[in-house]
Amino acid sequence: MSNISHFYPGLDGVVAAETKISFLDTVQGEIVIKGYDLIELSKNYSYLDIVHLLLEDKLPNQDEKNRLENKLKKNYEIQETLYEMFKLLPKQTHPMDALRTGISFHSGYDGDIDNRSLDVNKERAYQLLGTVPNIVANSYRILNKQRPVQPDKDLSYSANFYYMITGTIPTAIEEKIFDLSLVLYSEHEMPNSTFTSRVIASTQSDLYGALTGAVASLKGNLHGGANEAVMHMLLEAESVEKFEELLEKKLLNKEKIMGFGHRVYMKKMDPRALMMKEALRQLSDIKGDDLLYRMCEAGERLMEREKGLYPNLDYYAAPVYWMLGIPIPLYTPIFFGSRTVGLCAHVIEQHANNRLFRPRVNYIGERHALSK
Ligand SMILES: CC(=O)SCCNC(=O)CCNC(=O)[C@H](O)C(C)(C)COP(=O)(O)OP(=O)(O)OC[C@H]1O[C@@H](n2cnc3c(N)ncnc32)[C@H](O)[C@@H]1OP(=O)(O)O
Ligand SMILES: O=C([O-])CC(=O)C(=O)O
Repeated sequence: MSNISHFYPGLDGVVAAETKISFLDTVQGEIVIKGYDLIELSKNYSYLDIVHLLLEDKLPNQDEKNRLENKLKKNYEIQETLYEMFKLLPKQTHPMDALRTGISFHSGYDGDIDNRSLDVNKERAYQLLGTVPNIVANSYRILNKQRPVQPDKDLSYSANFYYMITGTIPTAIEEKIFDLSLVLYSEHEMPNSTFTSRVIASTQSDLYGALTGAVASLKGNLHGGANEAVMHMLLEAESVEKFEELLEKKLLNKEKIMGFGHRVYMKKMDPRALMMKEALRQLSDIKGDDLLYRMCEAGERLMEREKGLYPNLDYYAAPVYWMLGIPIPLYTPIFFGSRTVGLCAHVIEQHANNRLFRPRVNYIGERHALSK
């Protein structure tokens, strides 16, 4: 018995914070980011615009955007010792685990680690945004016995991220689609990883610790890890018919189908997925190969018919990344790279207006009297 009455498994429907950052408005069908709809933003603005919006509270003019890009570029390099540390990791380490270690590594280099002020936290956020593409790309390279690649400061932020991952400079359309994926992944209200980071920040722990926890959260396949799982499913199936068979079999076995369903958008398609679906169609046209598009559409129809479930962003981001030539183990690290800005905004907000997270439980275990 417990004297606590309200229990919502998975905290479903529970409001955990007051925020000025973002909100999933399911009534008006908008992903509100600092007052703007993310889908509308994604049609005309780039990832750096969203970074400026989330950290400086306004969409930048060209000067502000240039200054932001230069600031990030100053932080592109990482310490040699981090490369050395990646070399020490067992080769089977998942890139998300290497990334987690890489983020955590930063704290020791911060000479002002106990400072939680807005300005200092923002500088840390810019530093992390600068280094994250390098950590993502080079931890993976080193784990695969490749030489680290150096950032190319002549490229845009997104083009350099893509270049460091793939070793090739993207075409204009590849850059646009990769940048769009970063915009769509940048911020999404209170998913598990954001909640994790705010819970950690609420003890007055630092930004690096909060983001390290968020990487671990995002790795799980009920969250960010789903994009990699989707691609493995598509590759296993190889054709439209076999993909349908695979999904039927999984449903029969009561397995969850990766890339479908969402705590907030359970009864409709994630609007971000629709944007990635369109990007997949564009890439299919350019490359003259629409197999993945047809497979995904068939899966979408089957899941709607059989389960009344719809794709989330990970379902269509996975084949888009595949067609962009990105290695599968980097799909979730890229998601984190993009989400770094949203997470930083949340940790900054939590630090600025903090109350410790400390919920209660309904105790359903036994009670015993100790015999004297
Ligand atoms: C960008 C992102 O991180 S988006 C999320 C990415 N994650 C995935 O794609 C993983 C697959 N999806 C899921 O596991 C879920 O839909 C989640 C975790 C995203 C949301 O889960 P919850 O809100 O907790 O819903 P829950 O898991 O309780 O599902 C409710 C019902 O729908 C079913 N369901 C939900 N998603 C799926 C799915 N993907 N495949 C099959 N059935 C599903 C559940 O089995 C459950 O059915 P039941 O009531 O008969 O037991
Ligand atoms: O909102 C969620 O629960 C998961 C998600 O889609 C995201 O983090 O982008």
